[in-house]
Amino acid sequence: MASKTVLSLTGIDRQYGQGETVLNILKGADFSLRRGETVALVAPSGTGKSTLLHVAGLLEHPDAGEVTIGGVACQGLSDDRRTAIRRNSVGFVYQFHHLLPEFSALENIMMPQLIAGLSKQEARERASQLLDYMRIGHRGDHRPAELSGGEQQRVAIARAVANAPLILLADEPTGNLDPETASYVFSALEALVRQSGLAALIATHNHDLAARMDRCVTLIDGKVVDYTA
Ligand SMILES: Nc1ncnc2c1ncn2[C@@H]1O[C@H](COP(=O)(O)OP(=O)(O)OP(=O)(O)O)[C@@H](O)[C@H]1O
Repeated sequence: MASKTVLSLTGIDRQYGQGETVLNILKGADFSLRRGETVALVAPSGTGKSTLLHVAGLLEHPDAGEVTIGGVACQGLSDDRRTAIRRNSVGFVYQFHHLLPEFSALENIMMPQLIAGLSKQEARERASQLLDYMRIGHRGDHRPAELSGGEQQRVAIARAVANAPLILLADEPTGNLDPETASYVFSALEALVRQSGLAALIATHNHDLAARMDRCVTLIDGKVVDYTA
């Protein structure tokens, strides 16, 4: 595994609310992810997993600290620049697929590539390859509502990596699936991540799935703590 750091969070504070109702969720959190590394984020509900992923993926500003993606320090950058870094370097997968209901599976995967400026043909080829890789090549013309939960999530994963990001951030990607489907979808995610050399930070409540990652981290008192066995 190469040791190049693709994501680093340093001294991250994040709070919600004001005055007496303030919630300090992240308190000087530090974390880094190397190229090709897979890390599970396992922590009790409400401790800040989604918050950490949102800050890491430039969806939220921290109240203090620095986020560096692909060597670029992101604090103080314009919103346009942050959006560009997020589009080019970060793929997101959520618990619910958030696919566009009026488009087919193939079109959903093509969408981020078209936004990034690829031609329709290039986008279609890459989307087809990803669908085949996820073993749902035969479902490309179907809309999300016509797919099973596991198939929908596999499309969402393919869409997240369609632009070949540096980092994949996944927030309980299999949390909405039955255990057997969850394991199958997680395997597909794992294979795709490892094959493409992506770095991935995956929040999950499933300890068995977490144990398959290179490292496990948790959140304790607003800080990221490594607990890899
Ligand atoms: N926009 C917000 N405004 C106010 N409070 C928020 C906001 N977002 C999150 N919180 C609070 O911050 C805390 C951490 O939330 P977060 O969603 O990061 O936790 P989590 O570990 O991902 O939880 P879960 O496992 O249940 O998804 C929670 O108490 C939540 O209610």
